[in-house]
Amino acid sequence: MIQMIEINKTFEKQEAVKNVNMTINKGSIYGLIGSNGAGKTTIIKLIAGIYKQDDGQVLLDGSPIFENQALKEKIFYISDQPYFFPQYTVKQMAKFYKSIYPAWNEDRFLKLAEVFDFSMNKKLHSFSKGIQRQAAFWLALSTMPEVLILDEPMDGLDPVARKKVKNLLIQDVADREMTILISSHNLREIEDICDHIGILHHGSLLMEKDLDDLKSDIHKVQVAYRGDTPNHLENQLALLHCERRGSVMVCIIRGKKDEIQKVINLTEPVIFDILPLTLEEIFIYEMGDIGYAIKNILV
Ligand SMILES: Nc1ncnc2c1ncn2[C@@H]1O[C@H](COP(=O)(O)OP(=O)(O)OP(=O)(O)O)[C@@H](O)[C@H]1O
Repeated sequence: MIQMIEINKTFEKQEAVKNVNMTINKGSIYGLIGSNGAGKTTIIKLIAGIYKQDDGQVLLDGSPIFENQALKEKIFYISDQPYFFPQYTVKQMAKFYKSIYPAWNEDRFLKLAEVFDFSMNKKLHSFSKGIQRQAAFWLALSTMPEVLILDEPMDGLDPVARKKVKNLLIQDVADREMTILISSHNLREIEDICDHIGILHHGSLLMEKDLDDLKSDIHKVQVAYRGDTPNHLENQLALLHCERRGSVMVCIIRGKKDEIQKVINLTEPVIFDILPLTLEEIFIYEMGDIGYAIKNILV
């Protein structure tokens, strides 16, 4: 488990991270979302043990990460601009990582050569940005990290490569409880992979939520009646928002699906569907003012 406890980090006079408390459970995929300058990279570098916090604690399984070699060997960080030694091939980088990551798995490395369809003997700098990023995933997953930290991981990957990478990540989480921290500007890009989301704004964590809890508690409903809409609907349901589109009402309702279905079926609608909600819609309707602040920081 990763814990940040009352973390502050200031650069010169710039407060990059303000009193942040964050918990990332083992085996979880945690998405850290925020606009430019929100503090995502600073948090990531604190957890990777690259920066030292001004106050508070950054812990992995209860021990401080900064300057802790044994813990850092269990963590792999892919930055938004993956770094390789000049003139090195994938194979040469693999040899380097093998010497510093004790859990390096050569079989895994060779197996992944079948997934990543490019040569391990070509110089990395001769590859495109997207292939270099794929190479970073290939090397990272071969170190068998307990914690994988990814800064804007999907940047530059085409849809096929994205899918490939997402599948590999999910497999490692399922097979060996790898923990993943992903930062992104784009909620939509990572909502299908994360189980927890933290929203960061101007250095503060606005909220931290379990996605299943969020999704099971709010629903979008499309409903139409032969005559007028029954008045008592709003007394019996927690309506967060309702709008009329022609003869159809589209409503966002807080509550469990079964209960909502039961109440609406009793009113004998001519049309009644429960529609999928995007995470963005959930944030906006569920969180009121904060939701609108979040809407503005989501691209
Ligand atoms: N090394 C540094 N020196 C001075 N200020 C810094 C440094 N690193 C970050 N900052 C400042 O801290 C704040 C948070 O930056 P950070 O890079 O963590 O944000 P971010 O959410 O990752 O942004 P982006 O999405 O643009 O990458 C910004 O105001 C930034 O200017």
